[in-house]
This record gives sequence, structure tokens and C-alpha cells, in this order.
Amino acid sequence: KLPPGPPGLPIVGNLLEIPTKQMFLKFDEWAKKYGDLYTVNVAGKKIVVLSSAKSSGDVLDRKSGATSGRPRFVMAGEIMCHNLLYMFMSPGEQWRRLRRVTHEGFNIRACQAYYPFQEQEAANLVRSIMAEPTDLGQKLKHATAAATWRSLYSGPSLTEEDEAKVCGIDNVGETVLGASMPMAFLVDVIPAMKMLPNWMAGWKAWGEEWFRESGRFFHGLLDDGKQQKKGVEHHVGFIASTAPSFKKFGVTEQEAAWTAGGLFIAGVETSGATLHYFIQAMVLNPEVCRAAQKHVDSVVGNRPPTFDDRDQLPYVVAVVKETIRWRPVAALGVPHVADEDLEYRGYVIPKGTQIIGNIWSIAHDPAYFPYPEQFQPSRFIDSSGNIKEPFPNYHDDIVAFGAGRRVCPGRDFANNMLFIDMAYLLWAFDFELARNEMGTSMPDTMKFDDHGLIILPVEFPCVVKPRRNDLGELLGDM
Ligand code: HEM
Repeated sequence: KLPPGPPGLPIVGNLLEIPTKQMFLKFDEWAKKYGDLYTVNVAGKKIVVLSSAKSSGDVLDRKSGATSGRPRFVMAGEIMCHNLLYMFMSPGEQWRRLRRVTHEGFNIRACQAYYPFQEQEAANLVRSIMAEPTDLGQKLKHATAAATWRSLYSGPSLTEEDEAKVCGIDNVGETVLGASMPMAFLVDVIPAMKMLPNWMAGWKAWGEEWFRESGRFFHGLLDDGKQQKKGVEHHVGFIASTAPSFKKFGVTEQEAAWTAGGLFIAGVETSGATLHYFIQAMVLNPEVCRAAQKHVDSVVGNRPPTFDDRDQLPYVVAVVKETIRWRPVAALGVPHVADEDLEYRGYVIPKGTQIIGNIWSIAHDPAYFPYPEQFQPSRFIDSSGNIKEPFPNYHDDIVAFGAGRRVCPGRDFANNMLFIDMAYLLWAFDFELARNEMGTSMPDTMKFDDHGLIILPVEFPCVVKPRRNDLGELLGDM
């Protein structure tokens, strides 16, 4: 009674057809062939794939009470994090408490407290590119890391010691997200291997040591966050401002330390990679870049942009939306699991079945986004110049942040950061294709650096030139 899908082979099903890298492209190909609701069989394990705003909205949003489970992440979630990262948790009482406490610190109103951190780090990003316009991917990631760090732990600014911690936490993130990749560790294929004693399973001893070290690190950060009550002006970060809620929701020290660390891990690479795709889009679409720059100049002139300008900058908001539609970095989201048997369109999705919201295919659905590979921010603007909703009947417009009860809790924070960083970059720089002796060198936009849950652009050559002579002065002491 499951929806039909690619036929596959006996026993292994579709296993051998699924590439370990850029899996989303195979899922997109199948969506074109089998439609917006199909089942994949991975060696007997069934995965239902939802590839339209309608099917994802129906199943993950409207039936979210029954579709918010997570599969087991044995290595990443259980061994390395002792079930303390709620991204990997089943939706029980603990997950609800930790989501609630996150909501206190990251809801749309609370996120305003982080504007000064995000504005200052956007200015620092411009400074760092001005000083050396190379290695953009790393600089963009550093900018999102610094703004997220300060918003979580309320640092007035990053000291050298903090910089070392930012890198440390970033490495922690890369390691655990890497371990969550399907088939990164055999124990995720054969969970019984978890019972092996450490002396027989070096990977398990390593995972447990990683847990102890990361725990110490996260606890240290929590203590710093509690002490630094003041950030920029009177603004404080998540830890300091949410501390009373930790008590209210019965969140332990250990849970608080891992929740803050988990927010950092989930937020930095996603946002940094999105900014990198934005630059790729600007390089490849100079007319869009010029239109956006004209728009920014007409509103802010020679001073740097601020969040107060956002209402007058709908085209920049549309550029943010188009970037995360064009290149949704979590192309297949994070898998959900049916917590009970579900009926949908005459099929039955049994309890325990994995469900994937195929974000890439939804964001590239030509029914909603004609010529989906083209980068056209104007598709998010209505005839009166206001922002418009692409799926008014089915789904939240920002599919890139997932769906239902598991929808990304950092989406408002991320949208703010993307807006201010893009506004600053448009205000400050021109972006051009790099030239070599053969002419200009075009980046291959369908090549990705696959980090498991996240796809990054492959570094591409590009020339960045300041648009204003006195840029450093204009930034002042921001
Ligand atoms: C462009 C930036 C971002 C993108 C595209 C993104 C995307 C996503 C997606 C697709 C999911 C899975 C949702 C689902 O299961 O349906 C997710 C979950 C999550 N995101 Fe984000 N995210 C971004 C930034 C952030 C930021 C800045 C934070 C924190 C400050 C954050 C924290 C989280 C957490 C904690 C989860 C797990 C939620 C749960 O399992 O209950 N994300 N994100």
C-alpha cells in the first residue's frame, strides 16, 4: 500500500542506484519520473519521498503530529552526543522542552536582540574581504560563525581566545554532521554493533571520547555565556537572556550546554554556504546584482545598511529568498519518521517509515518557479512591489527550512543574518567572473561539495572590487 517508486533489485532494492554524494540529484530525477510521492527501498528499509509543496505540506505540515519523528542516528546522535543534540532526538518530552527554550531565545521578536551582533559582523566581513579578497567561502563562514557565537554567548566582540573557540566549535560541528551521513559508520547500518565493547570497536571508543571532550567544551562556553551578561550596548545573547527559561522548563546544565552548542553547529555552515551561493548568483547574474545594488544605494546612499532599512528593501529580501530557493543547502532536509500508520492519497505509510521532504525538488518545481535554474528574485515580488508568497495554499514559502514541528528553529535568525550580510556585500562590492588567458572562467553551478546533510558550492574564482573609495571610513567603528 506504499506509494510506488523505482522498482530496484531483489533484496538490495534501490540501494545500488543511490549515490553516496549528491543524493538529492537522484531523488530529483526520480521525482520527475515517479511524481511528488514515491517510495525508495534501501535494502528493505522504505523511504517515502515528498517532492512537491502540496505533498510536503499535506504530510509534514498538516499531519505533523504523526510525522515529526527522526530515524536513529546511532553514531552521531547516540554514541557521539548521548542523545543531547535535539536535531537527532525523537519528539518526546525532552525534545519539546529544548525546542521551547530555543523558541524563547530565537523567536522573531527575540532575534531583534541580536541585530547589533549581526550588523557588526557584517561590517567585519566587509573589512576582511577588503583586506584580502580571497578565500571567500571561509570568510563568509567565519562571519556567520562570529555573529552566531556572539548571539549565543554574548561576547561584546571576538577576542583572539574566542576566535580559537569559534574554530573549535566549528570543527565539532563538521565532525558530528559528517558522522550523521548515511553509511558514514557501519553501526548505522547494523545498530546491534553498538553493543560491541570499546576494545573491539575503536570507532566507538573514539565517539565516546569525542562526547566527553565536546561536553567539556560546551560546558566551558555555557559558563562564559552566563558571565558575559552584557554584549553590545544593552544587548545580551541567548544564554544570558534565556537562563530564567532554562529553570522554568526544567532544562539541566548539560542540556543547556549542548542545546547552545547544537544551535551553533546547525546554524553556521548552513548560513555561510548560503552566502557563498549568493556570491555565485551575483557573479553569474550581473543584471540582478546591479538592480539590487541600485536598490540598496537608493535607500541607504553612502552609509552602511541597517535592519531598519529592511522594509524599504524588498528586492534584497527577494534576493535572500531566491538564494535559498535556488540553492537550498539542506537539499533533502533532515529525515522525518512516521510515528503512526498514515493514510495519504489512498496509500498507507506505516509507522516507522522514513519520510524525506525533498526540498531541492520543491524549490525547483517549474509549476511554481518557472525556469527554476534561473536566478530571478523578481519571482518573489508582486505587481505592487511587495514580497509575495509562492504557495499560499500549501506550504510556508521558505521550504529550505524544512516543515512541520521540526521546522528549523533558527530560520528567523538565519533570515536576518542573510539579509544584513547580503545588503552589506551589495553595498560594498562588485562581484565579477575571474578572467584567465582563455577568457572568463565560469563556475560549474551543478558541482557541489557534499557534506552530508549540507551541500556547499565548490570554491569558484571570482573578482571582488570595492564600490566605494572610502569604504573603511564609511564603516567607521561599526
Ligand atoms: C540558511 C540557513 C539554514 C537552513 C537552510 C536551515 C535548514 C534546516 C532544515 C532543512 C532543518 C530540518 C527541518 C526538518 O526536519 O524538517 C533544520 C533543522 C534545524 N536547524 Fe536549521 N537551517 C538554517 C539555519 C539555522 C540556524 C541559524 C540555526 C540556529 C541558530 C538552526 C538550527 C536548527 C536546529 C536546532 C534544527 C533541528 C530542529 C529539530 O530537529 O527539531 N538552523 N534547519
